[in-house]
Amino acid sequence: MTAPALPRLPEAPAAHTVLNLREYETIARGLLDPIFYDYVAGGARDEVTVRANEHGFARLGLLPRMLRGSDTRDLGVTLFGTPSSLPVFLSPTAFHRLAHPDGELATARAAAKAGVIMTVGMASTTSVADVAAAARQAVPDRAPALWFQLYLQPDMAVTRALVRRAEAAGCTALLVTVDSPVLGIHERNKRNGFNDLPPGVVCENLRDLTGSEPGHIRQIAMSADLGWDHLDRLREMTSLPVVLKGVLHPEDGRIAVAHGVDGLLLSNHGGRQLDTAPATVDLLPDMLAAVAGRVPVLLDGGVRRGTDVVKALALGATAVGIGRPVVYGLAAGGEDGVRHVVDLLREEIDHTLALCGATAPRDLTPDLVRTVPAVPR
Ligand SMILES: Cc1cc2nc3c(=O)[nH]c(=O)nc-3n(C[C@H](O)[C@H](O)[C@H](O)COP(=O)(O)O)c2cc1C
Ligand SMILES: CCCCC(=O)C(=O)O
Repeated sequence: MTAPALPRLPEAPAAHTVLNLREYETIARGLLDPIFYDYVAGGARDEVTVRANEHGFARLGLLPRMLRGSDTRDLGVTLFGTPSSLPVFLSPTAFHRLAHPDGELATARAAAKAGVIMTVGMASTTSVADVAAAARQAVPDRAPALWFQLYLQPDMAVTRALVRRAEAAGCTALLVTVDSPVLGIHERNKRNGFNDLPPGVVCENLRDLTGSEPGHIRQIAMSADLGWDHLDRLREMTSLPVVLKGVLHPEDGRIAVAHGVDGLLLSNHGGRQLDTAPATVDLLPDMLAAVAGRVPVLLDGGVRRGTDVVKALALGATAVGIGRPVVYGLAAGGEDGVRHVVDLLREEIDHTLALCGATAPRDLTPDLVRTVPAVPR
């Protein structure tokens, strides 16, 4: 199986010609090696859940309020102690150097300048230390707003070593992905024979981890043996806030809270793990009821418009994450592309709040959201 070549340096489109996040997908599709595009766009099996996430938002309408008498808006939120200029963060996505030669460094600079939190993937192709240095350099007067995404490793010494790297880099929370006891099967990748990273692109956080030969890159272990006891052990090894990513069943939400997690990220991994898992926005009300306000609930999956963000916040999410749009922005224009993706969302959220008669995320309430028949696109 031959690994595909590294992406060529894309020509950045003039930012003003790109009007929305979906257009970034079209542009990225034209620039990326089709094998990488399929890796990013694709999902598990029939990709039912990939489609369901966006469709979930399409089946919700916003019912605005009028004559609220305020002309100032504040989009900022604080998430587990980290301020963000928007109720939107960058969900972890692996292998940014497949999208652009600058990889995670470009993403980090864009996020830092936009004042939003970037989640550095355990499978990032730049080390978390280098990502943090890029963020610091981009905005020297502010501590970098970075979270670290962790797959719990059954060898807890390896997990500990990864946590220490994230702490040393200045990450302010751990997003622990629990939806991957085994890796999802992506038929696009199988068809394309995509099962290896191109030469020179590696998971840098897994380099020289514990007692290995210099330069050795560990494989990320997905383990169906993991249980809540592993989470307890993680809890004991760090004082960083722990956010569980990928719990979907409300009962798991309750158990997670009982085990002392600081928050939940309601996520079906963008439809890349269990196909036919429901859309995350459809699961949000039940999860919020289960958690009963004890910890913040974040959500990702299918967020493509400011109206999607506002719907999720109105239903009760504290913030939402974006995955693929970041990678598409990166592919299309490196740092500028990611920055533009965030700025497009910022403008859309601000405009939607104004039209809804809201001044801040806290003004949004569930009565603003109605279930409607989905209108075909
Ligand atoms: C290319 C790609 C790589 C991803 N890699 C990871 C990962 O390494 N760890 C993880 O927890 N989630 C990963 N995700 C899932 C995202 O964090 C997120 O849950 C999902 O992309 C959100 O859906 P969206 O793409 O519709 O915004 C990945 C998603 C994509 C598209
Ligand atoms: C070990 C890499 C996992 C990447 C991933 O989570 C995804 O492509 O969805």
